[in-house]
Amino acid sequence: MRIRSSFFSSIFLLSSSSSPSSFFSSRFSSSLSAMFPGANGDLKSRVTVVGSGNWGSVAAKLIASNALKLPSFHDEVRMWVFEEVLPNGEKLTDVINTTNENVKYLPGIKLGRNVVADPDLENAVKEANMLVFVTPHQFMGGICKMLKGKVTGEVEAISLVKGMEVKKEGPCMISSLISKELGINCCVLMGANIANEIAVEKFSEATVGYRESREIADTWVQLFSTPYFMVTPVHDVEGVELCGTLKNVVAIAAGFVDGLEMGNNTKAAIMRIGLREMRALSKLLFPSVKDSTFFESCGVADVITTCLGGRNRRVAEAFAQSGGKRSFDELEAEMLQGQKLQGVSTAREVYEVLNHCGWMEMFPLFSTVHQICTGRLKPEAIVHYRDHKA
Ligand SMILES: NC(=O)c1ccc[n+]([C@@H]2O[C@H](COP(=O)([O-])OP(=O)(O)OC[C@H]3O[C@@H](n4cnc5c(N)ncnc54)[C@H](O)[C@@H]3O)[C@@H](O)[C@H]2O)c1
Ligand SMILES: O=P(O)(O)OC[C@H](O)CO
Repeated sequence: MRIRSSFFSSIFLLSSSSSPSSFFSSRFSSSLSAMFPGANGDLKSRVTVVGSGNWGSVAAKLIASNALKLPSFHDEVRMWVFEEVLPNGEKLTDVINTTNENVKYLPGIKLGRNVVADPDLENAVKEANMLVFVTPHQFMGGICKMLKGKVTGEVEAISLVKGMEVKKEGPCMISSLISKELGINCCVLMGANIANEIAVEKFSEATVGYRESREIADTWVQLFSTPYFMVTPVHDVEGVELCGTLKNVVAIAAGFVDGLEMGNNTKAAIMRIGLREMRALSKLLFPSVKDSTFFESCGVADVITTCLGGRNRRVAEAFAQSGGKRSFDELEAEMLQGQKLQGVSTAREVYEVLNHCGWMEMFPLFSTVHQICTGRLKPEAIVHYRDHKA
């Protein structure tokens, strides 16, 4: 395997752009409260979670536990549910509101009695001044269209969505899509966060990326943080979001390696090369992206967890085991029961960007992943990308 070096000669700095100590002091400061009161002069913030899949449900659980404890938030947390009818004929929303469990996407976990499922998107957001977006990225364009003109007043948003859109003008990160379509500021939260592990309260970290206001970032940190979920703010929204987005392509590559039983050294090489391509592409797209961001939970930690235990990895492993004969769509439907992969469509979106910008040769791993997913190359090509032209 030949490794290109043109972009990658600089050495990572060992510094972090944010300090856990500032997180701790702000998290436990009794004077800190949500700084953007709700509509009609309401001094307490109201939170709506837009999305109710595997991670969406865990996010609602985290937020709901904090909303009950923090005086600056209303107790009720609304969760928009893309309505579906379960095999027994019941509506998912009704079941969530009756059992307090998302029986389809997070079975066996109580969300908190203050979580109210709502199938009506407009109604779900209408009173909220803090919106948490957490759906598969392919649905965000449609959701923003439905919400356009419906979100008014001083509203802040955060995106937990790992993905991007590619438009004629180039790539559009989901936080930018939200900001542009809805006219609101949008932070991001990304990290090494396999939802099922956080659901059972195993310790993990996450990174909040913010653009301007550290105060607003601190409010999001406060809303998500628990003793088992430690959140650090970083002043680099694009870097954080691109880490969360691009690591899904690396996870697909790791799955191919597992499916072909290539071993741990090969997988480690894929993770290293993937991280390097993540950093290089992020900096080409947004020169302001900081090296230190790649050492936060959203960077190297998410690459590791997603390549060890994520859904993208698992389905890509099955794809490689089938010799590329079974399609990702078929495997996703069979293995994930309604949950959605992000890595295959992100690989295509990245490929479009590389093609458009003439950068293909600089990103052999990213371009090879897409070509394997589409059947143009065999899974084995994941370690032979010197042999073909992108
Ligand atoms: N699951 C995880 O461990 C995890 C962890 C961190 C980040 N994320 C990211 O969070 C985001 C959301 O993932 P998730 O795991 O919550 O979802 P998921 O894959 O578990 O579930 C799919 C969701 O999409 C909804 N849906 C289906 N069709 C739809 C449509 N037409 N319009 C709108 N919604 C539709 C379903 O109702 C369901 O809520 C993704 O970007 C993912 O990468 C996931
Ligand atoms: O299960 P995946 O592959 O969608 O990854 C889940 C999370 O993004 C890991 O942080």
